[in-house]
Amino acid sequence: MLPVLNLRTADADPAEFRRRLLDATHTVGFFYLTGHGVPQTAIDRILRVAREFFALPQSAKDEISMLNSPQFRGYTRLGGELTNGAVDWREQVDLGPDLPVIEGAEGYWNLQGPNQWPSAQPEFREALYRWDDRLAEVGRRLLAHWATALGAPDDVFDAAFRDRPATLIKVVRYPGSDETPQGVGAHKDSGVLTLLLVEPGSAGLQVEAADGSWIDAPPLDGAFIVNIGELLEFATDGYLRATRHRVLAPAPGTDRLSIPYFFNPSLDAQIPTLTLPDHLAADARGIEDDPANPIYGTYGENAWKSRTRAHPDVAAKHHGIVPAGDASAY
Ligand SMILES: O=C(O)CCC(=O)C(=O)O
Ligand SMILES: [Fe+2]
Repeated sequence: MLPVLNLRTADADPAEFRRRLLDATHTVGFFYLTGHGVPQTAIDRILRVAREFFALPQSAKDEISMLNSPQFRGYTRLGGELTNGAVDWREQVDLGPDLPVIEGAEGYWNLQGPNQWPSAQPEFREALYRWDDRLAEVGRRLLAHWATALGAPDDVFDAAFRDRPATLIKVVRYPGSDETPQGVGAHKDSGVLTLLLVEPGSAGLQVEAADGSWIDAPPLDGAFIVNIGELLEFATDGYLRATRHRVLAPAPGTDRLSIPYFFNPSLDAQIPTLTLPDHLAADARGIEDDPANPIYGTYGENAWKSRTRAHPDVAAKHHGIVPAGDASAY
């Protein structure tokens, strides 16, 4: 079982919380977070709103198809996303900060723009904005603890998040299937940290252990599943581990609902590389050197890599590009 950390305990004993935080994210790279302050009523609401969205007629979902969006926002039908070049068996909505399109944008600046909102479900927009506010607060608190635990000032990451942070939220449903085992293929998340909400009873998430075996990570009621992304691996020269994970398609007759929240800095933010204290530096493994999945220190570069690979139809239609490699998701 993954470690369980209670954020409330950080008030009384921050040193112990930080010790456990470092340990969890140096070793397995994943943990359950309780005591995060997000009320159960908010969790229940966002899961209900997600369920109601997926229950809409296909035409109401396709109204906000990602194919309409050069910024990779909106709804992707079953089978419309790839990881490692293979189809992911999930439908999902991708959301980010609602900002104006940059005319004549190059590369990753094409990720800035508006969301698409379903006209059939006005509550979706309001509920997602509210969720963003609440989870950004949890993300900020965790990052300050990581910073201190890593021997840096507690605000070392703040500048990267100050101006237009490029948060990504996904609302995802994996229908049961006996045809394909890939709900989402094995990948590292491309940002800083991920707060994953999973509907109780939804199985399927697996986390890669250091020896290459896969550990089941079932949901824990009221807890977020937290993992770090490639940018924290980058910032710590591999002391913290962006762990590969995947979702197996649920059994026929069941489904899985999840809402991953990717707490990411501004597109052009260069994530600071920390000078670790000697005892931590001695255990830094370096940044994983995978020619199929280069890890960039600028969030936008990393995001552009993963968005164009996961949605080659959008990349081709709006940007005329063919992704260079097929590894990784986002
Ligand atoms: O749906 C899940 O539980 C995890 C999904 C995931 O890893 C991702 O979208 O990056
Ligand atoms: Fe992921």
